[in-house]
Amino acid sequence: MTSTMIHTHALTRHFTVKKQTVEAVRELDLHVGKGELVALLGPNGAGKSTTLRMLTTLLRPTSGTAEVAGHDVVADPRGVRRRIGYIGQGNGAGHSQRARDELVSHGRAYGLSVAAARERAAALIGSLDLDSVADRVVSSLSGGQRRRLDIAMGLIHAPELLFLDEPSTGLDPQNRANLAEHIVRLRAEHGTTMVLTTHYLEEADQLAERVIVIDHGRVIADDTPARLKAAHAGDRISLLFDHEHEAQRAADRVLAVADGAELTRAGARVDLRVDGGAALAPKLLRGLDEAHIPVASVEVVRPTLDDVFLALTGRSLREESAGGPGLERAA
Ligand SMILES: Nc1ncnc2c1ncn2[C@@H]1O[C@H](COP(=O)(O)OP(=O)(O)OP(=O)(O)O)[C@@H](O)[C@H]1O
Repeated sequence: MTSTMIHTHALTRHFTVKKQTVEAVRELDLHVGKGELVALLGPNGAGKSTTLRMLTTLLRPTSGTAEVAGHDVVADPRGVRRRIGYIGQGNGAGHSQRARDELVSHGRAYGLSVAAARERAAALIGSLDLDSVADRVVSSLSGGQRRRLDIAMGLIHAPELLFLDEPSTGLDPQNRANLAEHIVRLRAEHGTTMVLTTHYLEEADQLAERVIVIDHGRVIADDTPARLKAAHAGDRISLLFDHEHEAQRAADRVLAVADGAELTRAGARVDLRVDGGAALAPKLLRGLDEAHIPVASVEVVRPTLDDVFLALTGRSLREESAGGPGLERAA
């Protein structure tokens, strides 16, 4: 029994669009262990969905290999499919059946007996909080309820490995938070290995123990959110003054206190990138007070995964995904 759930080597997928080659995924080496909850994070077009579609056997790799739940995606796609669940971007559930019946027929399609499918459906309806809507037709469910039904469908055959492609796209913040809770709970209760894609920074940060940052079809970082932030982005301290000349004087003083900090000044504002911002801020303020430089406001901001992406690529994920919900900075 291996503890590896996903192992890819140089996994690659090209598309040809109007005689041009699009390198959607380039030589991806991925290793996911049993029980991990991993987020693939990256801007639109980074190659997240293409990666997931190859891992779930929906798309054949151009080259490279991928073994998923012990089966090769090209040599044994049926073996892979039996052991995984996949929740795609679209809504998999039909519309005219009742939610519970939809789940039972889905279980039957995976070879469960009627009794087993009913039992499993009832358990999932309970754990995904769908009791009050289970006997309604699918088309009458809200977006959040539909998404939870999709997840129940993906779990009906108790897969060891669940793939979720943009699970919270189109959901409001409340529903997103509920869904995140369900994902974490399902994982805790069943030990299901989960791989999800997202371009919501907060979702990756809060949900995943491990974030794999993908850009232009390649992995550019792979670690826990905390370690990614510690390695690639420090805290930011912003000091605002009433006058530019105060900011100028403050900049010199600040550097004397915060040795090695990365400092930028724009007008009456001074920004610092430092480690341990919360501990440093009072020292800075004392130093400025001693020098009789009045501070109009001070702010200490912990780094986000966007700062990590910015440090790695020089671009912001927020700008690239602008317009999508859920990108607002947490208050
Ligand atoms: N069927 C296809 N035909 C041609 N090009 C494709 C196809 N599917 C994906 N691509 C291209 O491959 C690249 C990667 O797309 P992919 O959907 O994997 O990105 P993504 O990271 O999932 O983005 P998003 O966050 O928008 O879902 C993009 O340039 C996309 O246009």
